[in-house]
Amino acid sequence: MAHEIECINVSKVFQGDGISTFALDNINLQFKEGEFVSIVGPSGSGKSTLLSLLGALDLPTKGKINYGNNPINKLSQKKLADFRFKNIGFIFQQFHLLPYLTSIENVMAPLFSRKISYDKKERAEGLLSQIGLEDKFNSLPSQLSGGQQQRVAIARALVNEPNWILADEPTGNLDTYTGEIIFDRLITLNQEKGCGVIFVTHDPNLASRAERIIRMKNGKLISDTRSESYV
Ligand SMILES: Nc1ncnc2c1ncn2[C@@H]1O[C@H](COP(=O)(O)OP(=O)(O)OP(=O)(O)O)[C@@H](O)[C@H]1O
Repeated sequence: MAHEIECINVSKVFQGDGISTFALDNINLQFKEGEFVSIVGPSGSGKSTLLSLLGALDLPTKGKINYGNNPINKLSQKKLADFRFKNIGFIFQQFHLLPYLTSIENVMAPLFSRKISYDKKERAEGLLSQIGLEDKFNSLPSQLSGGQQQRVAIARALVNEPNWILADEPTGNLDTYTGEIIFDRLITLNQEKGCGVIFVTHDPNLASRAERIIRMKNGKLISDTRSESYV
């Protein structure tokens, strides 16, 4: 399928201080268009590394990653950036908003210097309104709560209507109640827009609510199961 992601024999080794760290060790995985997947595992097991390779933020040391049957390893830096812009939206635990930009400007930031056919401001306002931030368009991140900042980050990830949202502990910095609201938002996106979601979490409750749970340990896949409880 057009937006399927496939990892074939993927390994990632980091070199530094004279030691090699095997962050990923021969991973084989396929993600079908529109899947809602959680990735769990102990600290250092390779979850974030896997997510960054899936989103083409980094390249594998060995093996390849296909996106809709096309290898992304071979793309130039410019083509990789275009690929990410078109297909992937990222959400991080620390929100990563630009501190001197307002909510609207943060949401529009990925569109900077891109030629697009829609009105950037209208798109950003629409996304922020859908997510309940219609009265915070001109607020700076420092004037927002953690949950509100993460909602701005979600709007930013969605601004170019990506096929996939990759989220690294998106609720890790939020209290349980706010985390639920953010998580429900991801479920709604998945169900209403068909946007695939792959998220890393340390929270077993959230993990078990995905339709598929991938468990990792020491850079290896230790299980890949389907959950009955996904609604
Ligand atoms: N840029 C890097 N340079 C060197 N080593 C790295 C780098 N990034 C990750 N690693 C190492 O790769 C291994 C996997 O790291 P990764 O961040 O993917 O784990 P994780 O499962 O996401 O951990 P956590 O749950 O603590 O976030 C770790 O041993 C880590 O120290």
